[in-house]
Amino acid sequence: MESPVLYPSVNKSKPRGKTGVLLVNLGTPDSPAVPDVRKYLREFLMDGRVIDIPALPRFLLVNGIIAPFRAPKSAKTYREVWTDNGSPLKYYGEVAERELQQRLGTDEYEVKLAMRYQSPSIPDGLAHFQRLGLTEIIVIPFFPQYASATTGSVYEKVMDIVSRWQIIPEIRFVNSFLDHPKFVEGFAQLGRKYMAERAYDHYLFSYHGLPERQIRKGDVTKQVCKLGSCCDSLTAMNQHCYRAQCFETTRLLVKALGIPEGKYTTCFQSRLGNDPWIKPYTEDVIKELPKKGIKSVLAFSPAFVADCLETTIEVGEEYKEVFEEEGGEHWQLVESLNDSPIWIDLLEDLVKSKAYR
Ligand SMILES: C=CC1=C(C)c2cc3[nH]c(cc4nc(cc5[nH]c(cc1n2)c(C)c5CCC(=O)O)C(CCC(=O)O)=C4C)c(C)c3C=C
Ligand SMILES: [Fe+2]
Ligand SMILES: [Fe+2]
Repeated sequence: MESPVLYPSVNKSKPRGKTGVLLVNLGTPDSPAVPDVRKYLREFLMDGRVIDIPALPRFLLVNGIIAPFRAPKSAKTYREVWTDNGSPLKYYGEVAERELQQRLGTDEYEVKLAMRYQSPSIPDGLAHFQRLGLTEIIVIPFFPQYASATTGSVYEKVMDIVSRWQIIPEIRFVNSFLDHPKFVEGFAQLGRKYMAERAYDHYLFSYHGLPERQIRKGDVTKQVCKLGSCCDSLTAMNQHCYRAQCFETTRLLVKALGIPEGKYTTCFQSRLGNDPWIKPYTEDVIKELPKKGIKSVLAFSPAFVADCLETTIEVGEEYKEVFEEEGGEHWQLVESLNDSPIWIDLLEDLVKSKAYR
């Protein structure tokens, strides 16, 4: 006689509600006016995962030095990057929100854009989800490579809010997606467009930098990270090392684009303060290129999925100037994924497949 199944492993009769998809980028000021830029910098840099020093010195540094002195300079740069659609970082986030919602439909999914700093805020996005009584929330930070200062900070903020809810739904966090075939192909497609137009002497892969201290803190074994050749491969032991993930991103892109060994460099931009940041520094690398006879450069910025101050202005304009001052002749920035269909394909895949978490 067959024994009755007392506890079926799948309870198919339990109704399922919608899944909320929270798309989170870093944030941007509400306007390029100095007070809004100061407000943004204050919130951003007071995050203990970004300036990882004790709260009191951080407060004094941010409110007494960085925000007052940096805000007017940053505001000037924000005015340059601002378009009729506002900040490109936010605009492309809004496009992604709209397009992804259209792809997923409204029966099963609710898509919301949030910014880690400023608006639209993570608390507002999550409060909207809470009112809908969702079954699951999927959080997709817009950072291809994990860093405590970015992805980690988004996780902390989401967990802090949700931990106070009476009902906590299932939550899935995407951790990184640098090795997703659509991420690699997305940047490769953009690069090929420029490579078809002319030959380049060299290819630069410039990533946002990070203080070396933050990389060391991430090495829980205290034995793996030497901030050097340890980043030549991505293994289970250094999978969360931001520097190692950036080198891996370059390797994947170089392979997809067929760039020969010796014709490319991985480097790190946007230093803040006097502490050592991860090397090599982009500016140092660029200054050496013309001395080696390199006259033309195609520059990728694959730590960002949307164009922003760091890509359009820093890589596209400021580094171009440095290169030309040193004798370089042709500098071309490869724009970010922005509103390309393959970026929306990638987001759809991150929602539907559990392989990337
Ligand atoms: C790859 C993603 C990013 C990492 C890692 C990151 C770390 C990091 N950033 C700062 C300081 C600043 N970053 C600024 C702008 C900025 N940073 C990122 C992404 C990462 N930051 C983006 C997408 C942007 C652009 C936002 C936009 O609106 O366009 C700025 C503000 C601009 C300026 O004043 O220059 C600062 C400051 C630190 C200290 C840090 C790691 C510890
Ligand atoms: Fe930054
Ligand atoms: Fe490393």
